[in-house]
Amino acid sequence: MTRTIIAIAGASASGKSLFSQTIYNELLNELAPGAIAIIEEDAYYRDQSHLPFEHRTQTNYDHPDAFEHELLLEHLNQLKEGKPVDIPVYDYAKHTRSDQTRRIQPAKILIVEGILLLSDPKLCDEFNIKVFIDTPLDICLMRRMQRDLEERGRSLQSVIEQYQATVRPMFYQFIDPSKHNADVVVTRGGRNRVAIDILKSKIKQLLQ
Ligand SMILES: Nc1ncnc2c1ncn2[C@@H]1O[C@H](COP(=O)(O)OP(=O)(O)O)[C@@H](O)[C@H]1O
Ligand SMILES: Nc1ccn([C@@H]2O[C@H](COP(=O)(O)O)[C@@H](O)[C@H]2O)c(=O)n1
Repeated sequence: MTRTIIAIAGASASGKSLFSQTIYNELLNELAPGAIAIIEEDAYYRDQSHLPFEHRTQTNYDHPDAFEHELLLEHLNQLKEGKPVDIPVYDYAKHTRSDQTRRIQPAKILIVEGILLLSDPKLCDEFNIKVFIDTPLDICLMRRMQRDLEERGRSLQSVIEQYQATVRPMFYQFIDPSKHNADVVVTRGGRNRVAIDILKSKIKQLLQ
């Protein structure tokens, strides 16, 4: 059976999750059960449970080394072979993996979303369609401040410090250059209706 892996990359808070989730939710009722699944690259942040909390706050979470891409690669290959995988569940407030996992079934369409997917040549080889969400960085920062305060247990001070120390510099070093590996660049982020509809049509075509 042919399976298609679609990568959705872009800056933190550019709208990757909203974009992916909108496509997923809108297609869910139209497609056969289990036809489509989403995996977050964030699930593959390295486990840091062996480190003290203070130490974990110092990690550069926007550098490729923060991710266990080897495990993501292994899981993508298992899914391609039709095997289900149990992916880690990440806890942003604790800066490490939780003790839970989430089972992903080998869907015909697999959407993978995350900041550094297109910066890794081995991962790029696995993706059939590569999308980059291109949202201005000042808008990403505003959205990130609001989200991290409301959903990820952060203070305004910590968001600003992390943004200056790692998020912004790593964006320019790794994420922005990876845009050139994309097949499609989507402006404005998670609510670009035309881009969402184009991707939905492509997915339906692939499933025919
Ligand atoms: N086009 C948009 N307009 C308004 N809010 C948006 C838009 N795209 C994303 N958001 C909001 O910004 C925040 C970050 O978006 P999210 O999709 O989680 O980003 P990412 O997955 O790239 O980190 C979320 O609260 C989301 O609802
Ligand atoms: N413990 C962590 C782990 C990650 N981050 C930040 O998350 C961003 C990636 O997730 P998005 O949903 O925003 O794409 C990344 O920029 C990391 O800085 C964190 O703050 N703490």
